[in-house]
Amino acid sequence: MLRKISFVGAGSMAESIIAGIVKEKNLHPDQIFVTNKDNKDRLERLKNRYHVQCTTDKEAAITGADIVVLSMKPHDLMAAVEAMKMHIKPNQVIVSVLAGVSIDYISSIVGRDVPVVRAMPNTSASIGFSATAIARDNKVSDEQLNAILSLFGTVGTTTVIEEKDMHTVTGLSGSGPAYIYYLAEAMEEVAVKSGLDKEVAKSLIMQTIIGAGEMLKRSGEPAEVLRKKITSPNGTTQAGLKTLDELNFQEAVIEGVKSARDRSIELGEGNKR
Ligand SMILES: NC(=O)C1=CN([C@@H]2O[C@H](COP(=O)(O)OP(=O)(O)OC[C@H]3O[C@@H](n4cnc5c(N)ncnc54)[C@H](O)[C@@H]3O)[C@@H](O)[C@H]2O)C=CC1
Ligand SMILES: O=C(O)[C@@H]1CCC=N1
Repeated sequence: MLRKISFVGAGSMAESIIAGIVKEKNLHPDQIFVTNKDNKDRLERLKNRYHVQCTTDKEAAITGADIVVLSMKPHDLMAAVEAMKMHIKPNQVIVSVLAGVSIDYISSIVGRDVPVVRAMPNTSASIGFSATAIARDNKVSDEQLNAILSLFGTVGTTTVIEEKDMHTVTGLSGSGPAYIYYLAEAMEEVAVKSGLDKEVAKSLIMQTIIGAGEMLKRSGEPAEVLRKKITSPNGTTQAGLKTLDELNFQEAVIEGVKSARDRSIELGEGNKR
């Protein structure tokens, strides 16, 4: 049973998770503590929006928390940990959502025998639709892992993976929503340029993306089969896909995911012993 959870870092990702937890009423807002570097306005906004406990006092934020979520950018990790590590106790578990940074590195800079979990959610957590991958070190008990799975379970699906796969997952589902939004932006641009009302275009694109996602989920059929069902011989879809092929659409997506994965590796290299 979780009594208190603390977020160190109060940006987009922390807000997405907080919004999801508060919306699902998994924890009372009084049980959620948030701190950041020094931006009091940002903390004030989060307090007004979600009624969570916001403080710049790291000790107050962390003391008594069952779970401490590290949610700052990788380059701010060291400074953040330096300012809080004296308040960390071995019965607490650290959950890092940082791209690239290894469990070993976090353990080494915290410098205490604290269990560490790495999680890679995405911003869809804010509406309960994150795809969160989770890896743990051997200091994390089953009870602690279950509490973390249950916490992230309130903001979407959870999948336990090996830490070695975290970079790939980061490029895939951590950054993934951005690729879909980029596609939506391009579809909207062509629709509006073709004379369609912007709101009509947005609504059609949105439902098309939701429908395709639900088909992938519910039909049990692979993406390739679903694509082929839309593609009538000599029809419109075939013409569209042909142009996408000529412009190397699939290769662009593949290389994009690989670049995100490689950037995750680089971020880890910059935060390595
Ligand atoms: N935005 C996303 O879609 C996702 C982000 N992540 C990871 O989440 C982390 C945060 O990303 P965003 O929320 O997008 O960044 P952001 O820039 O929106 O927020 C970063 C937060 O960290 C705080 N911070 C900076 N230095 C600090 C310090 N010394 N002590 C305490 N807090 C400090 C800032 O005040 C800010 O509140 C990153 O490590 C990123 O890799 C993971 C999955 C998805
Ligand atoms: O862009 C980033 O570095 C973070 C990690 C995954 C999604 N956003």
